[in-house]
Amino acid sequence: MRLGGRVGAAIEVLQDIETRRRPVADALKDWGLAHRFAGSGDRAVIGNLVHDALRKKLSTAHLMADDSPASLAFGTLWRQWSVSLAQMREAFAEDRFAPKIPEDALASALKRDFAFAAPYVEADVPDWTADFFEENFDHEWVAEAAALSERAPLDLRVNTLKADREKVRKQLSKAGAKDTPIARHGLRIAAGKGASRHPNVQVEPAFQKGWFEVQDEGSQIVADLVFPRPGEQVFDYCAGAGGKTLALAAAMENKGQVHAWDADKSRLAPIFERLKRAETRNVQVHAADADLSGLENRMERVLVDAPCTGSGTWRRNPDAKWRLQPSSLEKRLGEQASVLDAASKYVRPGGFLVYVTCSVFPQENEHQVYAFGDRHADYELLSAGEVWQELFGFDKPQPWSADMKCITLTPRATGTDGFFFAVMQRNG
Ligand SMILES: C[S@@+](CC[C@H](N)C(=O)[O-])C[C@H]1O[C@@H](n2cnc3c(N)ncnc32)[C@H](O)[C@@H]1O
Repeated sequence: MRLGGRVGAAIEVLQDIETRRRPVADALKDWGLAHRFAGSGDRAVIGNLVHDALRKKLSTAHLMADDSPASLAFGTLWRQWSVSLAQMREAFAEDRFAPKIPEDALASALKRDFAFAAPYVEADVPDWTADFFEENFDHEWVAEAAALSERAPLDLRVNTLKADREKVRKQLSKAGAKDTPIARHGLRIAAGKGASRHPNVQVEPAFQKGWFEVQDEGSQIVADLVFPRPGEQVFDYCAGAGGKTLALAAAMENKGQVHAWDADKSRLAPIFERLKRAETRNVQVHAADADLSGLENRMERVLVDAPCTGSGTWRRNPDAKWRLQPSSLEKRLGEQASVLDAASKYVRPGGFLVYVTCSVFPQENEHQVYAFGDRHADYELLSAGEVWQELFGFDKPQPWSADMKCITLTPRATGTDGFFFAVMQRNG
C-alpha cells in the first residue's frame, strides 16, 4: 500500500473507534481481517498513525479546528510525523486510494496556537482529570500531562541471574540499545518517529535464553526501591504476570523467597513461563484460591502493586486515556483501600509495606497512603526520597515529591512511565 491508502485506512479505523466506541486493538484487528491484502508493514504504519492520532487527539483537533477522523489523521501526519503539505501532495498524486487532503484546515493549523484553548486541550487529557493533574503538578501540570502523549521508548531489564548489562547491550547493539539513565540494570531502545516501529526483541536468542525482560524503566525503578535483600521473605501481593516478581527475585540473587499471588488467576498465568525462562528459583507462586494464612505476620516486605487507572501509562496505551470513566476511577479507589488493608496483615513487626501504582492521580496515590495511615496507627510512612537517593544518587533525574516521603515518576521528570511509590514500616 502507498501512503494514501494507509492514511485512508487509519481514518476508517479512527471512525470505527469514534462511532462504535471500540477498543483500538479490536478496531485495528477487524480492519486487518477485512483487508487481507495489507501486509504486516502496512498494518504497522496504520497502527502507528492511529495510536499517534489518539495520543494528541484534543490538541490536534484544536489546531485543525475540526475533530473529524480525517483531520485527526492528517493533523498527525503534519504535527507528529513531520510530513509537510507539499510532501503530502507529492505522495498522494495519482494515488486513487488516497483520501482528500484537508488543505484549508492544514493551512490554518499553521497559524493557530493554544492561546484560547482550555488547558486540558493542550494537555491532551480528559477534561474531568485536569484537577487531578493540577493538584499533583501545580503550574507544571499541562507540561506533565502533555508528556504522557509522546511515544514511549522500549525498555528492557537485564536479568542479572543470567547476564549483565554489557553482554545484553552487545547482543542488541544493532537495535540501538543503550543503558537506561536511572535503572541500574536497564537498557533502552529509543522511541521511533513516524512509520518506524520497535524491533521485536522477543525473537532474539538473548530473550529466549532469559537474559532480559521487557519492562518499563519506571517499573524497574520501583521494584528496585522495594530494596529486597537476599535471604528475605517478600510477598508480591498483586503479582499479575510477574514483571516485578522477576525483578525482586533477581535482586535477591535467588536467595530467600518471593511469594507471588494475585486475586485473578488469568493475570497470574504467564508468570510460570517467565520464571522458567529467567531461571528464577526463589519464587513460590500461590494459587488465587490458596490459603495464605501461613504467611501472616511473617513477611519482611509486602509489595502492593495495586490495580489502578493506569494513567501513568497513557504513552503506551493512549486508547485507555479516552476510555477511562469517573466510575472506573471510583471502583479502583475502593479496590486500592481494601487491597492495602488485606496485604498489611502479612507484614511482620518491623517489616515494610510498599504501595505502588502506575497512576499519577493523587487520589490513587498520596490520598490512599494517608488514609491507610489513619486506619492503621501501627504503620509509619518512611521517606521514599531517601531510598531513591541511596540507590540512584542526586545526579540522575529526580522524581516528584512534595515531602520526600511519597515519590512520583513521570515521563517528563524521570523519562519513565508514571509511577507512584511509598513505603510504610510496621512498628511493634
Ligand atoms: C498493576 S497490576 C500488577 C502488575 C504486576 N505486579 C507486574 O509488575 O507485572 C495489578 C494487579 O492487581 C490484581 N488485583 C486486583 N485486585 C486484587 C486483590 N483484591 N488482591 C490481589 N490482587 C488484586 C490484578 O489482578 C492485577 O493483576
